[in-house]
Amino acid sequence: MGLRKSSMAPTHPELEAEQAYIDKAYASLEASRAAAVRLKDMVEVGKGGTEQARWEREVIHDNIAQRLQALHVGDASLVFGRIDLEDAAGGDHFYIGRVAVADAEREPLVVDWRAPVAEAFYRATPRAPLGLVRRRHFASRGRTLLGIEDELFGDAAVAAVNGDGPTITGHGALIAALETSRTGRLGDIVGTIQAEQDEIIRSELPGILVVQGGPGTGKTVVALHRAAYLLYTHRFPLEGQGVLVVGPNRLFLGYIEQVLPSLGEAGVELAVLADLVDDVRVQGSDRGLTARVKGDLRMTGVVARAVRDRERALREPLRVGFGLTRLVLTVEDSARIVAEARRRYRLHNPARRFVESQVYEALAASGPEDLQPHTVRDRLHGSLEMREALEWMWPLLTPAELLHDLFGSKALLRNAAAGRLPSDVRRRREARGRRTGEGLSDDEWRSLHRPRSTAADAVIWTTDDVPLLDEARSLLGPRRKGDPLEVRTYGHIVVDEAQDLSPMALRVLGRRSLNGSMTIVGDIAQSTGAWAHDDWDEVIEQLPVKRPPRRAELTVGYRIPAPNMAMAARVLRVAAPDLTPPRSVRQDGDPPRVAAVDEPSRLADAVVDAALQEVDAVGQGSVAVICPLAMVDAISDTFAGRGIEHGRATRHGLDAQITVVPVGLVKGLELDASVVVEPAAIVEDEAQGLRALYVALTRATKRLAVVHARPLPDFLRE
Ligand SMILES: Nc1ncnc2c1ncn2[C@@H]1O[C@H](COP(=O)(O)OP(=O)(O)OP(=O)(O)O)[C@@H](O)[C@H]1O
Repeated sequence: MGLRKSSMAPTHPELEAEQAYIDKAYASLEASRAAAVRLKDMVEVGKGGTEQARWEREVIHDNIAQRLQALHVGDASLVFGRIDLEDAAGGDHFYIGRVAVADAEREPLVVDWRAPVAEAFYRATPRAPLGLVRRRHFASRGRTLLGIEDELFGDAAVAAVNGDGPTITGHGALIAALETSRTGRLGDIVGTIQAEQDEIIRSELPGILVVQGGPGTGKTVVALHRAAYLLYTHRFPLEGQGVLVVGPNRLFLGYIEQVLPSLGEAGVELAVLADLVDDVRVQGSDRGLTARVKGDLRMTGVVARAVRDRERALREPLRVGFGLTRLVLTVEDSARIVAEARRRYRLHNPARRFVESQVYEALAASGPEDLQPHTVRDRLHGSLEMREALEWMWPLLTPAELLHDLFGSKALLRNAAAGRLPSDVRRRREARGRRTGEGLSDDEWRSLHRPRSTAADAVIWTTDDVPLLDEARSLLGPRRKGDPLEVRTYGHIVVDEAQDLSPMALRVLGRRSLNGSMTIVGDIAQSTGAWAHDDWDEVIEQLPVKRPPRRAELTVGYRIPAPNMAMAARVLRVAAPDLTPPRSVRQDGDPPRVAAVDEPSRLADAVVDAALQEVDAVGQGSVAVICPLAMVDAISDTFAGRGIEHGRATRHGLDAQITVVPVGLVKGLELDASVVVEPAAIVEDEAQGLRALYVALTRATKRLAVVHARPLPDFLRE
């Protein structure tokens, strides 16, 4: 492995002195908080004064509130280590902690973990000590220092290093952190960030950074710490531009939302894809061919064609009575107007005014010589025949209306299916030697057809529709005056579990990127669903690449003990043979338990038994029962029938001690123990079932049990 260990010394000679320092740091922190509270009281946000004065007070008030929030460390330890620099580097020492603290004389006592000096704390290795002579890790509970772990740098230390693997720093503190029971919420790792992680966290802001890493290598925590670091380092301009973190589902967002309170203060938005489109209700997702087609890049052509199909010349001339005469809009004139509107306008809706004015002009021209278009407009505007003609030629459309009409009509679908890729998409694909395959096949467009609801507003859309609604919005533009012309963009976007996003979904994110600065994290081996990617190139291709993307890999697994990882690795060998499983930091742990049930009708009971055993083993810890979607009800009912309290991930998040989670929702989550139910069914039922099983087997930090009634897949048998 090449992982270097050193143990935490509980009776370190400097324990008392360091405890005194920590106490002093806490006292200063409290003094700063008290000062901030006093200031807040003084700057009371009142009614008096000018508008300007009120506004200024509010700004100051907000700043103080932010500062107070930043100074709130709760139960977490304030200081987690110290670095001593060699004489040549100044000979100073710095304490590294959660927030910066200074004493009454403004002398710094603790340096914020994101500050440049703190980098050496995470990155120094015996081979590259970065000017350090010593690094010290503190193990503490709240304010109490329990132990100190020292690493010395210098010639002697270099000689002791062997192997090529990554060096683990602060091994004792790391293992202590990893062994803490999981609460159903991800915690921060500021005290024990490892060098390969730190490099990603502090990587420069511009451009796209893709992070590949196996389960439990810290992709999610690292991506979130990176967001916190970037906001600290580039507060201007990032705070103004905004930072967006996108996760796969709400369960996952709930799981990560408390990792770093500083992200909340800085206004980082956590979102699932559906949150990025307005005015629609989204629930559930599509499966099979429909899901595949909706995520396909060819849908750009289909949506573009669907919009064009709604821009039509009249089939018959329009004749309208006007006093004693009749005005006429010829078919040719209507065709000319539509062609001209298309030529002049990039977006559909804003062109409607142009079309209207041209129509009135043509009608006026067909009447007496002095007839003015505005006179015609004033008289005819709102009449049924004019409304019908304009609706036919150039209807104002919301994205929901466009897609509702499209999916509800085989004729419209068939037409739109012939849409070619838009030229920019085609060019990009050609440049990469990719297929620019044209329209959809009959089966493909038929898979999109569905019965119409009464009104577009009443439709409940699926997550797979979201990118199509967004695509439509990007072509239609604002429907009403005052609707924003462009979507909200962000100075940095973090995308977690990015390996599952379809090309169309990636376009949604690309559109929201202000300048192409993104952190994309995921694991190709865990890629499931209709758009499981086999390499990151396919993902990058859909993003706004302004400079060569950077790639990083996380190779050390922090979550999964080696014996459990060994079982998961057997699945990986068939699910993604080219990928190597992460190397577990934790070599200890019980081997996974496998329980076979002879009688399928006894399966749910056996699952409940296994879950209870796990609860016994993990004490206060959390247990997930991970099963195929179709078994959730039966298993949940069996728990209820036996009077055992449990939660269902879809309803209660991970708040209960035992939670029943369908395998499709478990990605990204972590618990102390998991019971994986019926691997053969998981493999069969899910798109990319092998990878889904790999995900299921890699959720537990401590214990893993497998319960099955059907034979285990070959690769899992001993
Ligand atoms: N340097 C570290 N110090 C302490 N804990 C760590 C460290 N790195 C990762 N962890 C812990 O390891 C666990 C796995 O991290 P995380 O969930 O971010 O992994 P992941 O790569 O996103 O996993 P998955 O692919 O399964 O989603 C978390 O509990 C995290 O806190």
